Amino acid sequence: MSGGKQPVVGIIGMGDMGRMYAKRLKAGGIDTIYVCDKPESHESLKKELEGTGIIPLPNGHAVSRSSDFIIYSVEAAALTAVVREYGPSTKIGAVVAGQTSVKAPEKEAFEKYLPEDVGITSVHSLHGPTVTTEGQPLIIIHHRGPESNVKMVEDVFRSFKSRYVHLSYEEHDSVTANTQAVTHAAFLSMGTAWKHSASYPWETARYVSGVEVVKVNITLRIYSAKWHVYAGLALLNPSAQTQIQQYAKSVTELFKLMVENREQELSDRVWESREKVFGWKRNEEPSTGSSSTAEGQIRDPILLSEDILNQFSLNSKSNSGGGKQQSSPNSHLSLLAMVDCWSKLGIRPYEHLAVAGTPVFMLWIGVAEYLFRSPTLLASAIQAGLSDRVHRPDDIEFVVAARGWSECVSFGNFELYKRRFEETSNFFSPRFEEATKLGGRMIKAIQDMQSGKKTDGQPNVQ
Ligand SMILES: NC(=O)C1=CN([C@@H]2O[C@H](COP(=O)(O)OP(=O)(O)OC[C@H]3O[C@@H](n4cnc5c(N)ncnc54)[C@H](OP(=O)(O)O)[C@@H]3O)[C@@H](O)[C@H]2O)C=CC1
Ligand SMILES: O=C(O)C(=O)Cc1ccc(O)cc1
Repeated sequence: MSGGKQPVVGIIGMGDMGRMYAKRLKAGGIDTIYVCDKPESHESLKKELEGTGIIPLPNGHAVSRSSDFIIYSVEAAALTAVVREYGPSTKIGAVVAGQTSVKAPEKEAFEKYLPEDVGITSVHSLHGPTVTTEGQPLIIIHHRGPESNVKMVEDVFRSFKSRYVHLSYEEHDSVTANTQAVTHAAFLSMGTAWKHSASYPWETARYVSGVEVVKVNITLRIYSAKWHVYAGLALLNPSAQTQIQQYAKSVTELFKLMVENREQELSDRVWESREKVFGWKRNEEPSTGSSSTAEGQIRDPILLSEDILNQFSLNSKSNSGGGKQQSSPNSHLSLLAMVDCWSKLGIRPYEHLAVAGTPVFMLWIGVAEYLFRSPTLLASAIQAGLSDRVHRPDDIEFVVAARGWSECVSFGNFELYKRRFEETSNFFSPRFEEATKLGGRMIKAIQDMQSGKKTDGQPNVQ
């Protein structure tokens, strides 16, 4: 760190993100890092961290009393109780942050339980623990205390080489509802639909190439992670309900137009959403450069390449065979509904991506763009929605799943969310190891493709 005395960093909660932060900050030159997990984990943490230079303390009181910059990295649903317990022990003049993915409860807990002589400058790394921090957005929320605290926080994280994004607490929750919560709803629904179809998508010829590869890999990536991360950001974010409900509504309404064979209405609705979100006139073949919508939204296209995607199929036959398989026309209901939902809510996905996009969100816009860019592909999806009988059973399962997730989120019940999540994640678990590696490589290849680098196919993960 440049100049001055280094702050002592404290981390409360040594789960996946807390561990990643402690190790990276240590490697990045922070001298003193105190950490703790639950008191009952102290002994095992001591053993695990032997020789790392990271110092485990018995509990959050000890970390709070001795650190200048304290990061709470616990489950969103547990945060209030944890801050209530340890917050009053915070050292005078310290700065407190939370890694929590949803900030409304964090703001309330910090304001309520932290002493007044403590600053609040929070953070949120917009990526999971196995993705590189480099180039990824790191949101910084300066809520209370001197401006100089922001510089201190920026200096602490300098070695991450992340891209700092300064937002307020409220802006954070609004952006992440638009980017993360509704995107997860789409992938969670795909997983639930496949589970109820009792079919592993990579075992059917319908899901082994092109954009289908992204759908399968990201769905497995999400279901292989911890349920509480997704539950927290969907159930506790006051903005997320509207988005998730609109997504389920878009799915249902488009599907009804398909089964009622209301071709004109379906086409008009899809093409209108295309124009509103992407700015392309009906049947227009867009150029591949940046462009803007009527509302002035600047778009840097993602331009996914089918050839790259085909390398990451979970279906071993399509991998060894060089990739390409002919897939039957698909209504792509999940994608038509996503663009319809963005259009109905006035969401500007490219702007959100530029500010605070996660790798998952980037891929999701990428596949939507891929389908909507080509008038031929889009017209064929609309036709498939009206007449194809091969994918219709999957579409029915998808409608039920999207409505189910939306209802579950509206109930605000963590136990129900956990049950739904685990039922599907158990179904997919045999393929998690392979899918996580493959998904990591796919994200890296696409990020490299975007930044114009030549990919070596190695994962951008540790
Ligand atoms: N995973 C991800 O992709 C990302 C997660 N986040 C956010 O980061 C936070 C942490 O997530 P993640 O690391 O993945 O989750 P984990 O479940 O891996 O880690 C949370 C840790 O906090 C511990 N904990 C709970 N209560 C206490 C306590 N009283 N004192 C000390 N430690 C406690 C938990 O212990 P125990 O397991 O025993 O309950 C656990 O080890 C969450 O708020 C999440 O939303 C943000 C960005 C990305
Ligand atoms: O990219 C995504 O949406 C993920 O699923 C990973 C993730 C999960 C929680 C966060 O707070 C940030 C990133």
